[in-house]
Amino acid sequence: MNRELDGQFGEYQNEIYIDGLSGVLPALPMEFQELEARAQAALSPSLLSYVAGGAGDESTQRANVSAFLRWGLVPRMMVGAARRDLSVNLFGTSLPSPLFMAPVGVIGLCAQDGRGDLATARAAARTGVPMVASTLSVDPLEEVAAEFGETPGFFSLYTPTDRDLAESLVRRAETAGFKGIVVTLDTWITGWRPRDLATGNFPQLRGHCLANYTSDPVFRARLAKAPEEDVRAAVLEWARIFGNPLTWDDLGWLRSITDLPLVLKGICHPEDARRARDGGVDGIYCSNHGGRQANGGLPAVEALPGVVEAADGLPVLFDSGVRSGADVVKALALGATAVGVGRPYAYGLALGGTQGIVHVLRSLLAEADLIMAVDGYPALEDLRADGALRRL
Ligand SMILES: Cc1cc2nc3c(=O)[nH]c(=O)nc-3n(C[C@H](O)[C@H](O)[C@H](O)COP(=O)(O)O)c2cc1C
Ligand SMILES: CC(C)CC(=O)C(=O)O
Repeated sequence: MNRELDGQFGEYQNEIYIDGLSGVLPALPMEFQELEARAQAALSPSLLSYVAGGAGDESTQRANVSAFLRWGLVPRMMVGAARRDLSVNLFGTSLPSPLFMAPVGVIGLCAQDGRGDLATARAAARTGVPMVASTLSVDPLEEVAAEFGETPGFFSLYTPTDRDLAESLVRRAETAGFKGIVVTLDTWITGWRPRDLATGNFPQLRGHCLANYTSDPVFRARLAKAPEEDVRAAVLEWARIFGNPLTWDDLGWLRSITDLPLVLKGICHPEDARRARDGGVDGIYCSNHGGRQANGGLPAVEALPGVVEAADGLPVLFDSGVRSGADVVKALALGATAVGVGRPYAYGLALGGTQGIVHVLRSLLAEADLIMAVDGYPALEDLRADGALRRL
């Protein structure tokens, strides 16, 4: 028991130990490998392979995770780390921690009742950990946003080739109260995913996650028949317009369609970070899509320091391979402003609904908080001081 933890993220540890006194063991796994193993029983084989799988032989996906082992925090003693401050300010919004939930387009399907977008939004409300909601969702963005409570939410736009539709989605996100638009750049075309190809499984092609399109007046106007009458035609139209191979020439247009903070997701090259910055974005999101899009790439965490340097003070969001509180701390020490997780919360949802996600997020935050306590880094800026993190 740690009496000093009162009100801090590490307090989750106390709650678990106190339950242990009554003989109650945690109902949900305490670390990622076990979480993924248990989720195998909770998800259908095709959905599991969609979520767990990646591009090619998945070596980049694995390297995203193992690359964190090349970095180590150097402990400091007697610095007064009894209270930590993990809060961040992101685009003028104050957040209790730097953790966020990355957009996961099939998150709706990962819940036992098929309403996982809403369950995730409720977990955001309960933890203060923002959800970046995907354009692909079972429930429309307005209904997802209605569950956020006091926690800010962000909308991740897959930019369709129809600019009117893109603008309509952004307008709806603004009206629904989202606090920023994240444009995903690395998935205008789907990467080579052998697991999904082997099973012929691509959930979106069954129309499961297209609520934001089928509820949109611009999309509906493109169809000869309402999607409720002809789902197949709606899905084929979605597939036709889904991906827009944007170029830097389109950045001005993207910037012009919203006054909300604009973030570009999928940036790994410093020069791209510079161009994004020069083009007037508010944040840069360093990610390789969890290794789902292109195999053979640099682990995302290796790209992070160069992107942070080129961002030159702009907020840098990061994801890909974060599996533990230690990974969260290392990404922060490498300069990330906020750190995202993808698959871990999808598995938490599959195993325990909203409560399962809350468990995963609280575990990550508790571990991060306790590492900062034990290693003597009470504030996020301390982690960024020279000598805090060493390359092995
Ligand atoms: C099943 C699944 C669906 C995803 N859907 C989206 C999406 O709709 N939009 C997006 O920008 N990224 C999407 N991603 C990528 C995540 O936002 C994130 O970059 C990635 O999951 C991070 O890696 P991690 O899963 O290793 O934490 C998806 C990831 C997974 C696992
Ligand atoms: C390919 C997209 C439709 C969804 C996505 O981003 C993903 O599966 O990683």
